[in-house]
Amino acid sequence: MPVESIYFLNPEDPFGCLSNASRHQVYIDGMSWQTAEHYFQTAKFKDAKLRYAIIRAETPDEARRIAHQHRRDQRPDWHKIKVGVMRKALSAKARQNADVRAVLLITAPARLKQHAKTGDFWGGKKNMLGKLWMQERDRLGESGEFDSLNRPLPPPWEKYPELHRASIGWRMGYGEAYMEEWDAYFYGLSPAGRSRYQQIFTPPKEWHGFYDR
Ligand SMILES: Nc1nc(O)c(N)c(N[C@@H]2O[C@H](COP(=O)(O)O)[C@@H](O)[C@H]2O)n1
Repeated sequence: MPVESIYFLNPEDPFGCLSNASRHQVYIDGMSWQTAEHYFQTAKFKDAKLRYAIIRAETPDEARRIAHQHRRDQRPDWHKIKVGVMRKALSAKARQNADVRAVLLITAPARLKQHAKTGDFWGGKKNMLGKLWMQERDRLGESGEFDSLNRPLPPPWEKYPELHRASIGWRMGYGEAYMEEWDAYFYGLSPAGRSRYQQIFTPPKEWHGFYDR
C-alpha cells in the first residue's frame, strides 16, 4: 500500500504545529523560548547582543529575518551542529506540548514533508525537518500503541494476496496461523487504534465487511 505524505509549512494549516513558526513555547537550556524558531535562529550566534535581539523578536519570521541579516556573524561550526540543534528543538516541542505530540503521533505512518518555498535542506529534496519529525515520532511511539501503528501487521489480504477470502488456507496452514496472529494484534489495539488501522487499510471489495466479523 502506498504511504501517504503529509505536508506542513504555515502554522495555521491542519498540521501547522509541525512548523517551527507555530506559537508553541519551548523550554530549553534553562530558559523559555517563544517558539522553536526563536531557539533555532538564536543558536546560530555567540554574540550576546545579537542573541538578545533574536530572543526578543516579536514573531518567528522576524527572528529568522534578523538571523539572516547577520549571516556573516554565524558561529563557524553552525553547519556542523545545526541538525542537532533542530533535533533538540523538535524533541522539546513535542514532549512539552500535548497538542503537538497528539498531532505528530496521529500522522503515523505517513511521510512528513516540509512544503518549503525556498531551500532544499530543511524542506524540498533533503526534507531534513520532515525526517527529524519522523524520527521523533518513532521515539515517542517506541513502547506504545503508535509503534504498532507505525509498523502495523498488514491485513490478511495484503499478507497473502494469493489466498482468496473463502480459501481453506485461512483455516489450515500458514493462513490460519497468520489470522490468529493478526487477531491478537488487531484486538490488542485500543478502539482509536483500530479505527486508525481501518482508515489505513481499507478492505478491497472481496474483503468487504471483514472488520465487522
Ligand atoms: N517560512 C519558511 N519558508 C520556507 O520556504 C522555508 N524553507 C522555511 N524554513 C524554515 O526556516 C528555518 C531554517 O531556516 P534557515 O536555516 O535559517 O534558512 C527552519 O525553521 C525551517 O523549517 N520557512
